[in-house]
Amino acid sequence: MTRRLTIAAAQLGPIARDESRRDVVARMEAMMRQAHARGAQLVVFPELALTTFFPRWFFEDQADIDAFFERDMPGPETQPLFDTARELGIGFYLGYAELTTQNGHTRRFNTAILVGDDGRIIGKYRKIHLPGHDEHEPWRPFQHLEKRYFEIGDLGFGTWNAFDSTLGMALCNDRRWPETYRMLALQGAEIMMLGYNTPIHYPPIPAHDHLQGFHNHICMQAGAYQNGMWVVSVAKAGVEEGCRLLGQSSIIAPTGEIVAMTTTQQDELLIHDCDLDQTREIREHIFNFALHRQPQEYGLITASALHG
Ligand SMILES: C[C@@H](NC(N)=O)C(=O)O
Repeated sequence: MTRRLTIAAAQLGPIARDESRRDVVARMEAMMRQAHARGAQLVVFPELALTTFFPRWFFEDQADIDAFFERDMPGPETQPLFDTARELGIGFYLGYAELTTQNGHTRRFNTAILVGDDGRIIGKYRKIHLPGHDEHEPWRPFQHLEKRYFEIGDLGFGTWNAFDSTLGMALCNDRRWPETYRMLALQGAEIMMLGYNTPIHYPPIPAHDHLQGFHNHICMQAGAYQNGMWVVSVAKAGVEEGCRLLGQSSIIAPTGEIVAMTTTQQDELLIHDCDLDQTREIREHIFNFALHRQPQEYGLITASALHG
């Protein structure tokens, strides 16, 4: 019998700076209910799904930054997502800004969690490839200060056995790096879940603005095929606080084919019944790692010094 997982990509439209978490969570809860009614077992939400994409602004006051972070997960405003998961028996992936205290030090990460259909947290990933810059650059029409506001994730790339499958998590810029997919595939991932916030305008090289959609899909289609994995990628889309974010959330098969893609810049659900055994068509043949990979020749990939 083939193993299948019906998965929903829950794209969110823009979130205004003054929109409360309570309102955003209500939007998300409505999408979980629709996804469940359409047969989904697992719902994937975007990166930093609870607030506006705040790294676009330079804040001098740490309190202004910390207002976008969650100290508890679940917290009072996010508890309804967990209650709905348990009530419906549906899981979810959620991206959010995490503030935590470790050995007396405050740490901040761009985080994703996987929550089971019993409303319990199964796994956590902290974003490793942080894009942008760490100092205020006033020449830009808007900032991309992820390197200032977050630390590099310290949990590595992980996979989790859940929903009768092996699931991997990544966040936004991670999708542009082939190492992300390979690290997950080497740990058996059958599905990579990924949320993103991608501004269409790229201030350092505006000549590439019209290629945002192309670059989005070319990375993920290649990553899916070269690793024999499903990829579920979910945008926060549309014009948010004057900044246009890419939509085109998609579900990509292990063959690299896009099987579903959003057509709006609003809250929109994609649902696909993923055949998990389709991963074997790739991983037992053209990309059979045990048979064809030559890691003894790949040392430079993990060396931190750059050659050439
Ligand atoms: C620009 C960057 N955004 C992100 N949130 O990581 C990306 O799409 O690669």
